[in-house]
Amino acid sequence: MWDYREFLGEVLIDSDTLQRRIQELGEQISKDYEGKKLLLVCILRGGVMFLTDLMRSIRIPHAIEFMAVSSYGVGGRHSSGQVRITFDLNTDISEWDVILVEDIIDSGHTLHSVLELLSIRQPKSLSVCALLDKSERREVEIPLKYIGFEIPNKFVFGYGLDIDDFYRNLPFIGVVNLEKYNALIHQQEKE
Ligand SMILES: O=P(O)(O)OC[C@H]1O[C@H](OP(=O)(O)OP(=O)(O)O)[C@H](O)[C@@H]1O
Ligand SMILES: Nc1nc2[nH]cnc2c(=O)[nH]1
Ligand SMILES: [Mg+2]
Repeated sequence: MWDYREFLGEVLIDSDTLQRRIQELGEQISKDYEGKKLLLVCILRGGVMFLTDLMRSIRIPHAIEFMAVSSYGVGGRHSSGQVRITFDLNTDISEWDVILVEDIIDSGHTLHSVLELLSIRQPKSLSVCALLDKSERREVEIPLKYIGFEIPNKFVFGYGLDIDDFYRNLPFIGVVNLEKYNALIHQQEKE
């Protein structure tokens, strides 16, 4: 694999800016859910970095859960609208006030399906906290209660978000220079 600098277009949101905003979100959630039985549901895998920072910024007692869905397939850049559940919750959510924690809302298909599936299980309440909102690309409307950042229509990576499964570990959100990235892939395929 390559050093991310070989295809980084620009750093869109640096680490300090991310962390400051996540603190604010945690404060707001702590106020809004005081006295409630709060369950954060992280959607794997992209949401995992955001979840671990967000939960440290929430002052009130809460539990966490994980679920995995797949909408893009390996190496995909565009949502198919076909969302598959690959790993389900282990908690009966009917007693809980649930917040879904996502890294990014793009077309909206992933969240739309997850919301539909979870609302059937009748949680006390069901809301969404998304770090990034790429609203220009929306194909289905999603009620978003908490949003970290509105971002332009560009393919981003880092802080949980992958390119072909790699680079999730980076502490910032970067824009992929697709021309450079595709050239690297092309070169690799020739070798
Ligand atoms: O709004 P949408 O167009 O549905 O796109 C958003 C979804 O796409 C990404 O997940 P992906 O399927 O790439 O899985 P990953 O989190 O494991 O990378 C991201 O984490 C969201 O879940
Ligand atoms: N890595 C990554 N995954 C996405 N899934 C939907 N939009 C994006 C994006 O911009 N970057
Ligand atoms: Mg992905």
